[in-house]
Amino acid sequence: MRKIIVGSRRSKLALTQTNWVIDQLKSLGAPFDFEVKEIVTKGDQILDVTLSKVGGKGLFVKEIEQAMLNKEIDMAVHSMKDMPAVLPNGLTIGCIPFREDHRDAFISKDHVKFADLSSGSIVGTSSLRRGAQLLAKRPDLEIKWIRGNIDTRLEKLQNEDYDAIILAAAGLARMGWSKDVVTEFLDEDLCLPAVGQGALSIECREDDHDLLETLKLFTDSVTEKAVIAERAFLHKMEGGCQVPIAGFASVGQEDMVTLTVLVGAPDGSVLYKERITGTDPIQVGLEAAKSLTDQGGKMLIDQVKKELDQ
Ligand SMILES: NCc1[nH]cc(CCC(=O)O)c1CC(=O)O
Repeated sequence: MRKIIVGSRRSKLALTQTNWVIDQLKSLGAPFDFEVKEIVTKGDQILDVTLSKVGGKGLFVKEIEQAMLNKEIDMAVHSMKDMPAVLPNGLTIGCIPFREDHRDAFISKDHVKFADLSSGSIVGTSSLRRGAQLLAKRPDLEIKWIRGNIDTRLEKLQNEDYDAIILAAAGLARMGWSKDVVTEFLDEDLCLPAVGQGALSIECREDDHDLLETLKLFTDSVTEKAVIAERAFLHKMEGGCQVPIAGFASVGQEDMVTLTVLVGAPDGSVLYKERITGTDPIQVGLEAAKSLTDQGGKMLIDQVKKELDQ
């Protein structure tokens, strides 16, 4: 039996996701043995500055993709939201499984609701997207950078001067945290999620036909359609760098895709938003990008990128 080497970051979340996918593939009758190979990525090593300043989310996948191209590994499971819009030549997303909860979770000391936070309260997040949207609603709050894995962040909420933090609901769920730790799940009007949030991406070489055939069995076509719309938007809008950008699509009756998108200034002073519905997910994504560009969103993104580069 062929052995598939699965590359994974060393974080608890990455290993949990990877082992979960392997178990699912096995129970679907995948005709392979699997072995996990841990890989330390640059994104895991750099903990002291904001990711946006050192090159963005691509940092979590680059070494893993290189190992795949070198045939040191055959497959990898990523959080979809950590995937840049463009993949290297020779690699493909072979499978998008059923999406976990796509929402952001607000977790505060003593479970104070977001709307009830007192002026000047400190909210921990290292995401410009979350910061921009929260500040747009509550300019009186203070956003403070926070890094580390889920457990570390929850500890920091208790032990440091944060009044609240924001985490992806999907990460909490996958790590087995009860919904009780969450004060409230933020709806998309308050905090539109990152493109791909809650979804996984199983990446492999595009000529690995045997593996691709098995991965297809585990694809969720509704999630896939939504993520295609979101990533078409992401690709057209910015192509990889971390800026305040958000997008979430759902598939409704008669397979219609509804995509909501947003770009903003990091301080929340400007937010551009659009919602597009259509049948072709790529067209929906491109149309959403065009609308935000026409509103001035592309200019805003270029300006934010320039400021980050300085
Ligand atoms: N930003 C890092 C990251 N990348 C993926 C997840 C888990 C959630 C997901 O799979 O979308 C997280 C943690 C978080 O944002 O709280």
